Amino acid sequence: MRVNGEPFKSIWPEPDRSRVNIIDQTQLPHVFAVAHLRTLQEAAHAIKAMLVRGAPLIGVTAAYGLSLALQKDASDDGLRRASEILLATRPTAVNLQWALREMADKLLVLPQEQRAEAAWNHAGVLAEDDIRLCEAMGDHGLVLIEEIARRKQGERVNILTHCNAGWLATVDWGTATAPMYKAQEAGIPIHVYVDETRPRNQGASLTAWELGQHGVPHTVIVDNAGGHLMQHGLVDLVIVGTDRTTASGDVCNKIGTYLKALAAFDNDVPFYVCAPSPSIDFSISDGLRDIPIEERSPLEVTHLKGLTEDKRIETIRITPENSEALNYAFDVTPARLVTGLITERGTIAANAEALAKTFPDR
Ligand SMILES: CSC[C@@H](O)[C@@H](O)C(=O)COP(=O)(O)O
Repeated sequence: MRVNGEPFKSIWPEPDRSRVNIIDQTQLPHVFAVAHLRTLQEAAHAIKAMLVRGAPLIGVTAAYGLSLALQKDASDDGLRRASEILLATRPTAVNLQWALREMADKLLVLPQEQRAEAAWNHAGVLAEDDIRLCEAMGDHGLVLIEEIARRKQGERVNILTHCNAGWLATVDWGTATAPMYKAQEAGIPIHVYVDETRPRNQGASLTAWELGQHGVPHTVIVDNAGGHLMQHGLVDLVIVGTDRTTASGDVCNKIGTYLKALAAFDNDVPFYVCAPSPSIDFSISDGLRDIPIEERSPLEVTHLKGLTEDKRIETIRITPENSEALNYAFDVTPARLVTGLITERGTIAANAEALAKTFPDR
């Protein structure tokens, strides 16, 4: 997608394989900075500290992190140790283990001296595949937006989204944002309500930034406003991403997604989830029971980071010194609240039958 009119991806390898380049998302929207990952440790840190985040991008960064590790030690043991370090960074997005398993399957059958080069190339394949999947979901999601636009006879289509499931969370296009960018390209008037997404504010700082870079009309709202907007007919559809969707269609995504789904259900607002196949965990079916929910530092709740009037980035405390804070990063939306899953193979019902039929190969 674009940054100040220039084409950018969220991650790109240096041609001489010395490093991987990323956009440091902890500094957006105030500073656009590129960071370099030269070692396994730097890649693991980038994922854990959320310089890169979003399920698909976590997977691709881990694949490159493994490639960097294999440049130093390409033994079976080296590969296993590097995978363990990367796997420990973030527990919820299944793309991380999916990407590492894909890499291991490709690499373990090769002689050690071929592994580093093959790993680098395969990480590139995963990155290119991610772009392809996102663009395909964009095309399928566009059909849904077109239908609403036809019904509204040219009036703008209002879409609500939560967190950042945009191109910054993938390699390009985004998952939930791909249909929005496609609609904009098709000349359909859209407007996006962007949930700020406390505590880390990925909506307010990342989704708003990237939509703004593409001239997509949008309004940032506080997390609690969505239900009110839906009650007043101001939201035509909700599109969100997912960190892990089960074989039965339960959707785990950024904390607060469940409440949006409840409000959408109560107000007959269609609630769609963009779920590329690497985000689907076919080994589990009960999202509430089986998906590990990341718990992050209470400091993300007690403190806020932002730009001061005199343009300094500062962190301030918003709670009393002695109040405890709890920070679950994700929640699970049961399949019954999901109108449909937009996958790279089409939009399907969120149930076991539709998922099995659409992905017989998984
Ligand atoms: C295309 S990304 C889908 C999800 O990964 C996204 O909605 C999300 O919850 C990201 O969470 P984050 O904690 O910022 O990694």
